[in-house]
Amino acid sequence: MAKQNKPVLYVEGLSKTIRRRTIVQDISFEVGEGEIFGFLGPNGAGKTTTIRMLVGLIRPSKGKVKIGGYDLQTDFLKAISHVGCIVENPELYPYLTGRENLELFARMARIDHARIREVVEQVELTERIDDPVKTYSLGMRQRLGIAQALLGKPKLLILDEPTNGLDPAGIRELRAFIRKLARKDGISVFVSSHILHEVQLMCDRVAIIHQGKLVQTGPIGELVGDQSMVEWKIEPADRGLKVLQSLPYVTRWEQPDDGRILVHMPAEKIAETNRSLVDKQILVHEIRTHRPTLEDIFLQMTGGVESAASDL
Ligand SMILES: Nc1ncnc2c1ncn2[C@@H]1O[C@H](COP(=O)(O)OP(=O)(O)OP(=O)(O)O)[C@@H](O)[C@H]1O
Repeated sequence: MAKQNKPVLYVEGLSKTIRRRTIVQDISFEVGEGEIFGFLGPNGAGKTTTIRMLVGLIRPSKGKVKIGGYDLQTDFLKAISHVGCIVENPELYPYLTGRENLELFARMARIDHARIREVVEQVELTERIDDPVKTYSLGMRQRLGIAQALLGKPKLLILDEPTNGLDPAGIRELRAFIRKLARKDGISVFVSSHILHEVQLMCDRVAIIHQGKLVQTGPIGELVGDQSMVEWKIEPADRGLKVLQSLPYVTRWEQPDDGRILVHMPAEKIAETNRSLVDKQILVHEIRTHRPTLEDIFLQMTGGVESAASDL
């Protein structure tokens, strides 16, 4: 379980105004030890700008950032020594091997070369580390970038949309790898994303950012809820609908004219619901589950205010 008592990253009232335009406004949150914290928001919400402030690439207009207990403004070197970060894409030399890239970086950052073997094992690149980076898949490059970020033994890893451009297998692999880093090695991970499902599968807690402001922060299950929209094709539909309506966990339903019944219910109750229908001699032809999207969540949180979802 993530420990909440000692924040590795502490952010208070962070704001950024560029040419009189407020891009990030009064953002506060904490990331605990070994916690995977998702920073979720649509394109243009202010995620990269926030991350750039967290690692001192740009100066906040207002607010405070503490990393490992050190203030980023007043104790920059101590604070930044606790962070490994990849903003946008990892910077790698394609014609050098993975190992040569790490050696170069270790030399520049004055890190003992003995550490290279450890991080290569950590990111599971041992077998390919002596091949040129240009022969690596995007997922492997991403892992090499993470290896580079891990060289200085950071307490906190910051990743900006790390799954961008990866195929589904690469995304799964990276997700498992990030979880392992947090669970096994106790590293806190701050990861930005615009994909709700991805954050749901990977993160312990999440902050949702929209138009530069935090909409909500909390455990992902609490924010998203466990309600899915499940589509049933059943026969006879009217009697089937009565059975569905009688179930205590069915909160809402719709019956469009095309033979489907749309039910808001927890996805884990599908098997139980199916049995209830079959027990009452209802034929079940098809069941489909629709996961809520980030847009649905914004609509839910803002009570359907259109502007909240207009630019998703
Ligand atoms: N230096 C800058 N000058 C002016 N506007 C900027 C600057 N940097 C970012 N912005 C604007 O601030 C908004 C937030 O940008 P940011 O890159 O932080 O969003 P994001 O959530 O990371 O989105 P994406 O996923 O598309 O990168 C955007 O509208 C962007 O155009």
